[in-house]
Amino acid sequence: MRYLSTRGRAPDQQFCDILLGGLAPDGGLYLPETYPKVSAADLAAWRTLSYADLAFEILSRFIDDIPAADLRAICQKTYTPAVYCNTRAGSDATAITPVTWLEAGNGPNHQGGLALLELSNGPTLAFKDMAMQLLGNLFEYVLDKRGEQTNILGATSGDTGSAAEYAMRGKHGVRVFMLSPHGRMSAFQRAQMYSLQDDNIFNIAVKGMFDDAQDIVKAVSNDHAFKAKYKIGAVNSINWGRVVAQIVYYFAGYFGATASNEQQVDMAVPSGNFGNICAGHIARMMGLPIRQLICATNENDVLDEFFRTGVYRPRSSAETHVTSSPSMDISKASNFERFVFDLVGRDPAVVCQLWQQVESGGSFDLNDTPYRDALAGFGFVSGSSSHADRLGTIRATKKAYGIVVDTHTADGLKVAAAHRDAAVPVLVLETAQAVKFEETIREALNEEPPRPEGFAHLESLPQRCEVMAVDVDVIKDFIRAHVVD
Ligand SMILES: Cc1ncc(COP(=O)(O)O)c(C=O)c1O
Ligand SMILES: N[C@@H](CCOP(=O)(O)O)C(=O)O
Repeated sequence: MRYLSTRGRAPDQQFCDILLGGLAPDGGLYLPETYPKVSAADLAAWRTLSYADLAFEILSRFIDDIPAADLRAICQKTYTPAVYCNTRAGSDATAITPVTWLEAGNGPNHQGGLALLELSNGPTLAFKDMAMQLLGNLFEYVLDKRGEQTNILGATSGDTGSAAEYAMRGKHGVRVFMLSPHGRMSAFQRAQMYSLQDDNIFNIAVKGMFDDAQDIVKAVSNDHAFKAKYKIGAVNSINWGRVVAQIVYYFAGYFGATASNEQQVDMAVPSGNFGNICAGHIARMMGLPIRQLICATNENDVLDEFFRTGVYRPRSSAETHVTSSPSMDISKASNFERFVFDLVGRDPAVVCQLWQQVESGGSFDLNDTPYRDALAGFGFVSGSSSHADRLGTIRATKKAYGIVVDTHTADGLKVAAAHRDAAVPVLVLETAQAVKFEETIREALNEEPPRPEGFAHLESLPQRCEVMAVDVDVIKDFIRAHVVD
C-alpha cells in the first residue's frame, strides 16, 4: 500500500516510512492511495473476532511492509484486557471496547437504541489509548528493525499527551517532547502528564492554546533540515498510524451493537482535531454500514459551522473558548484536511488552494462549488453543545441510566439526541472517563465521579514541567539541548 500527501507534492511512501515521518514534507497529511473495500464476506468473517484479531485484519489491509506474523503479534500484545482494564462496573473487559446500552431499542439490531461505545478503559482513561498503545509498540518494532531513534514532538489539549507518554515511556530509541497549553487542562490531566519522572519524557507547557502548540509542531516538522538532524517524529493524529488504529473500533462498535450486517448505525463523535471522526469517515468509505456520522463540538464550533453552512472558518487562539470539555478546545482541525481531500475528489491542487487561504488566516466557502452537493454523500450531520448543555446532559444521564459520563461524552450525547432516529441505533463514542474532569462533574452532580483503582493519589504526586513562550525557536533550542546524538 502506497500513501500519498493531501498536498500532492511529496513522494509516495510506505506505511513504516510515514509512521516515522508524521507530517508529509509538503506540509500535507498522508492518506492511502485508495481505501480498501470490505465485502459482505469480510464483515461476516470479522463479526465474531476478538478485538486483537479484528485489528490485525483491518490493519493488514493498510500495512504491507510489516510481515503479517509480526503485525499480528503486535496487535495481540497491544489489545489485551490487562491493558484496557479500567472498565465501568458490569462492562466486559474482554471486549476491549464494550458497548453499554442506555436504551436498548427494538429487536436484535437495537433500532432506535442509544449506546455508549466505551473507548476510555486504557491506562490514561481516554480514547487516545486505543491508538497510542499500538503506536508505542509499532514505533519500537520499526526503530529496532532499522536501528534508529526518534524524538517525538507532540501537542496536546489534555489527553493525547498523557496517552503518548504512557505508551512511549521506557520504549527503546524514543524520546517525547510534549507541548501542552499552560493552565488550560484539568488538574487530573496535568497530574497524569507532569508526574511522570521517566528520563525520555519532557513536558513543556506553552503560554497559549492547543492550536498554538499544534502550529509549533507543524513548523518544526516543516523545517526539513531540523527534522532530519533531530529525527523528529509525531504522535498526534497528523500521523496516519493514529488514524488507522482508530478505524478498528468503528468496526468493533458496529459488531457490538448489531446482530446483522444488513443493519445500519449512526455514530456520534465528540470532535476537536477531527482525528476520531476522520477514522469513522474512512470506515464508512471502506463499506462499514454507518448511516450518519454525527460530529459533536463544544462552544468551539468551527466543524459544526462547516457541516451546517459549507463555510470553514478556523478561529484564532484569541477567539477560542476555554471550556469544560477542554480537550476539544480546538479551532484548527488538522484532520479536516484529510476529509476535504476526499470531498474534492482527491485533487491536491484544490486542497493546496483551500489551505493557502486557511494558512494565511482566512477561511473557505464551498457554497456555489460542486463540493457543497457532494458533501451530502458523506453522511455527516453535526451540532454543538454549551457548558449548560453539558451540565444538563451529565445530570440527565446519571438520573436516567445511573451512569456518570465525562464532559466530552456529554457533548456527544447532547448532539446525538438531536439526530436520533427510530430506524437505527446511535452509538455515542465515550472518549474519556469522568474522573478526568472532576470539577465539572462536581458542579453538575454535587458528587465525586468514580475513580478507577490505581489513580487514588495522582494529583498529590510531585510534578515536573517547563513553562515556555509560544516560540518555535525556543522549543527547537530545548530539543537541541536535550537530544544526545
Ligand atoms: C476526551 C476527548 N474527546 C474528544 C476529543 C476530540 O477528538 P478529535 O481531536 O480526534 O476530534 C479529544 C481530543 O482529541 C479528547 O481528548
Ligand atoms: N484532544 C487532543 C488534541 C490533539 O489531538 P490529536 O488527536 O491530533 O492528537 C488532546 O487531548 O490532546
